[in-house]
Amino acid sequence: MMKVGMLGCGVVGSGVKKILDEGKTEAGSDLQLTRILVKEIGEGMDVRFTECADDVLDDPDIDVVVECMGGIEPAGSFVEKALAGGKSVVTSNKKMLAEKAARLYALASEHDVCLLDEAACGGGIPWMANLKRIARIEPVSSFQGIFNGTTNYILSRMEMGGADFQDVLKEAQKLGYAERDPSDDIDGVDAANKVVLSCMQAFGVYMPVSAVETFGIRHIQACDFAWAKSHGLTIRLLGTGENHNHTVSAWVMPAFVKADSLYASISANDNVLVSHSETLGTSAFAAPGAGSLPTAHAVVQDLLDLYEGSGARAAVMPAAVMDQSSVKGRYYVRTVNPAVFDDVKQEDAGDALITREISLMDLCARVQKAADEKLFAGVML
Ligand SMILES: NC(=O)C1=CN([C@@H]2O[C@H](COP(=O)(O)OP(=O)(O)OC[C@H]3O[C@@H](n4cnc5c(N)ncnc54)[C@H](OP(=O)(O)O)[C@@H]3O)[C@@H](O)[C@H]2O)C=CC1
Ligand SMILES: N[C@@H](CC=O)C(=O)O
Repeated sequence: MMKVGMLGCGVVGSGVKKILDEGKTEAGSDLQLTRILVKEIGEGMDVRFTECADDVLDDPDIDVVVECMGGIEPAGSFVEKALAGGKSVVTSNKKMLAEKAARLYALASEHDVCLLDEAACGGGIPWMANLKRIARIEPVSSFQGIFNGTTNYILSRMEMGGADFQDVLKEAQKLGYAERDPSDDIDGVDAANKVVLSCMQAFGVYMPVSAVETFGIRHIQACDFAWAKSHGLTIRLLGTGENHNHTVSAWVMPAFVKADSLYASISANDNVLVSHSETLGTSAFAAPGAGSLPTAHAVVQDLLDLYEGSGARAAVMPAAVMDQSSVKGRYYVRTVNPAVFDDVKQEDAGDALITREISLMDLCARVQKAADEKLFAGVML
């Protein structure tokens, strides 16, 4: 029997509680959820619920702590306390982990416990587990994919025509896909946090999220989809990490992809994550990337790995050496200041323009110069 304490019981936490309480397999029924931290005890909550974090963190009978509160603090301090107290931690909180990974992995290593994060990246996709499996045989050279369910829901609804951005975002929030502050979703920050976690697992290095060049979909408009459709394309928000001889590049950006491509086939809250390595080649993993039960499934997978003794020990992570200079592309840019792109413009694209191949760094410099807060940019794949 493994006793589990949980911090937070919202969208993800309630899914974890349901799966653990139902215990549908022999191994699953050996996991017992014994304490649950909530802000306020409400009607219908059983004796396991508490408003005091230390009831979970200081309980000597609890073996593992699940953190699904969200936010950097107090979640980060609670995780530190659990690890320092000799308890392994399973978290779905990519924002906290991307911010505090260096400290938390060091602490886990010092106390010989595990810190697992399958649910934090790609919701229900067994992505971290598979990156780990690939990386134990050979280096992962790069990865790319759709890392965010909320924006994928918005984009795949907008591509059908007629859907209003704000209305569809509200639907995604109601369905439990969005972050508490959905700016993290639509500005690409949530995907960037997941790129940071993927770089840790794939390349064994850590970078702050600010090192990931990030463009979101906040200013996307129906005209961008109309132009894409008329050219046999659609739009998806992609995250990428590449490892070139121990230097890393990483970015998040809307991408114009062929309407019959793998990325275009991924709709609603589904995500797809693709890795490249020498002997396995290209492998793709798809599943719901957001939502209560798929994400909870990933949390429980981590718990079972711990129970079966196959959870990875935490490792201290060296800092990544970043080099974004090799990232190049043809970029779609819609801005009220197109003159900034005159010398690199290749063609008009409806209300926008497409550049010839330029570096991502050049794009970023020009975007800054354009000083257009409603500028929308994407890469042509
Ligand atoms: N939703 C999803 O599809 C996915 C979410 N995640 C991540 O999982 C984490 C949780 O997300 P989600 O479940 O959607 O968020 P929710 O807001 O639905 O759940 C978080 C819960 O934690 C509670 N909480 C927050 N702070 C405290 C505190 N100090 N003490 C006690 N309880 C607290 C909240 O209470 P209250 O509401 O009262 O503030 C809420 O019930 C986030 O890090 C998110 O990024 C990861 C993958 C998918
Ligand atoms: N807000 C996130 C939730 C899962 O990580 C998303 O939409 O992907």
